[in-house]
Amino acid sequence: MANYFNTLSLRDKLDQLGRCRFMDSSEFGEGVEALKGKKIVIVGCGAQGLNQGLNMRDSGLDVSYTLRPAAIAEKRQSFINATENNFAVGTYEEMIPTADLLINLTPDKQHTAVVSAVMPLMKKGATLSYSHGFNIVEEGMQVREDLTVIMVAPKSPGSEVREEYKRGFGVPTLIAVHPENDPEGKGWDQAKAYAVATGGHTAGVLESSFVAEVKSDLMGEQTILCGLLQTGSILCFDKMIAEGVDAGYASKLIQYGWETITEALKHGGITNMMDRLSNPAKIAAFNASEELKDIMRPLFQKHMDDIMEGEFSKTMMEDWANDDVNLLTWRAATGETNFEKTPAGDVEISEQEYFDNGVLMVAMVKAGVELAFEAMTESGIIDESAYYESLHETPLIANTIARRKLYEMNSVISDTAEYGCYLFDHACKPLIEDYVKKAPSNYVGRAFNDGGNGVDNKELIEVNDAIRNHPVEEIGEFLRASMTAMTKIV
Ligand SMILES: NC(=O)C1=CN([C@@H]2O[C@H](COP(=O)(O)OP(=O)(O)OC[C@H]3O[C@@H](n4cnc5c(N)ncnc54)[C@H](OP(=O)(O)O)[C@@H]3O)[C@@H](O)[C@H]2O)C=CC1
Ligand SMILES: CC[C@](O)(C(C)=O)C(=O)O
Ligand SMILES: [Mg+2]
Ligand SMILES: [Mg+2]
Repeated sequence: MANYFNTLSLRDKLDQLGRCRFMDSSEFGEGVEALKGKKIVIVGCGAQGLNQGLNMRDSGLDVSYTLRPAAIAEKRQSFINATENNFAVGTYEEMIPTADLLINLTPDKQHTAVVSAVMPLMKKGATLSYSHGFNIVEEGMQVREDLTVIMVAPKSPGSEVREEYKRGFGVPTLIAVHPENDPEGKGWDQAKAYAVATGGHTAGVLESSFVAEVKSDLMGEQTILCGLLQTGSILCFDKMIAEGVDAGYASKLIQYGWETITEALKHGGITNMMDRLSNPAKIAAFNASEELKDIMRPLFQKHMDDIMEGEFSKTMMEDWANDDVNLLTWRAATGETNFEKTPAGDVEISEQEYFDNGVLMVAMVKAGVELAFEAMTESGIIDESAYYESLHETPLIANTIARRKLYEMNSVISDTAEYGCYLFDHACKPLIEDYVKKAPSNYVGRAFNDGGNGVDNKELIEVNDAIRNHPVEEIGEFLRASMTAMTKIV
């Protein structure tokens, strides 16, 4: 199998990368109708499998699971997830032949084996769905001609897909139909109904392509969403300890700080996050973010180039073939970092204190969101998609760190995201370590305010102007206006 994207002509590459239309809420008037009464079988019951299935069932659809025999016989976590939630579970032979829609929610590494095993059992004219297009785009999986192939990709961890749904909201979702597999022309209606069933239509749905999803998803997760939050956690913690900040306080500031500061981002973009700082702190955070952007820009660009050229997927697949040696080594090393090993202290930190004592963290978030957005849009990814993969999803990932630190984040995200996160982290830490060490001690762990609150008017106006006029803020204002059901977490 060849990398599908690399087999396309330049014209087709640009066409598919540029596919991204923000859908109007009126386009979801049919609700879940296209899937009503259809037998939906999900392969795998992990992070996405369980949570998407729960939402779909609550939306009135007929959902059951199929697991590999060992998972059933050994009553593994996936079996427990499904049965404790009263879903029917069966083997491939028992469940797949009657499925109208088979949703593949196994790890990307397993997709070639899983799809090759399930395809012969699928009935003529059924639909196969993915939540990430790696197998189609990077591995070039060929699917039987009579089958429809769709993608419904929540731009969020599975846990938040469920939590947001329970709050009456949803997570932005990207839908696509594989152009090589839509023999009956039903793919879009089914993908739309599926997005309604998981709650995605309340947050925003992008009509897109497998190619655009894969290239943007890989970039977001490696850089700002997971990679930089990991690097920032480890370096900011070590800096605070070196500066004599209490370890329990430092641990708590980081564990819950990302969630608190990025919640401001979710509601009002970078502008609102920066507005939570005093004027002098805002100027300091702005300048730090500009310096960090200059240092990290080549790394963000390298990740984007490697993803576009298929270099990233090639190296990750080499690791798959090598028993995941890199992934497992990096995972173990993350567990040994001082931040990860130091429990959060029993200290009160007010919501405002997370901003006032986290200027460097705010600067990192701003730098990472803007750089990821810039690298994606410069490569032909459309602004809406780049916004979801940089700004919107950052708070959803930050929520996972608040639960059980980097362990939780790396457990909840896909193995593909976890691999990319470590790859970025290992390159980014040495790049910005010195900058973080030399940053003034009041940039993290201590109140920034040195007593005076004065700023130069002209400088403040210029800083505000630069923050507000970044393209991620312009598209963000438009997209957030349609997220009317968004609720407050922190
Ligand atoms: N994690 C996330 O939040 C997101 C994930 N995605 C995408 O969703 C898909 C699923 O990822 P994720 O939810 O993280 O996966 P998980 O690792 O959480 O879930 C894996 C599930 O697949 C089963 N499984 C593993 N290996 C096999 C195999 N060889 N054959 C059959 N079943 C297998 C596991 O069951 P058992 O081992 O017990 O058999 C488990 O139920 C991926 O394509 C990912 O990119 C998209 C957006 C976000
Ligand atoms: C951010 C990681 C992700 O892409 C996701 C949760 O959206 C994943 O693959 O897990
Ligand atoms: Mg994603
Ligand atoms: Mg992903």
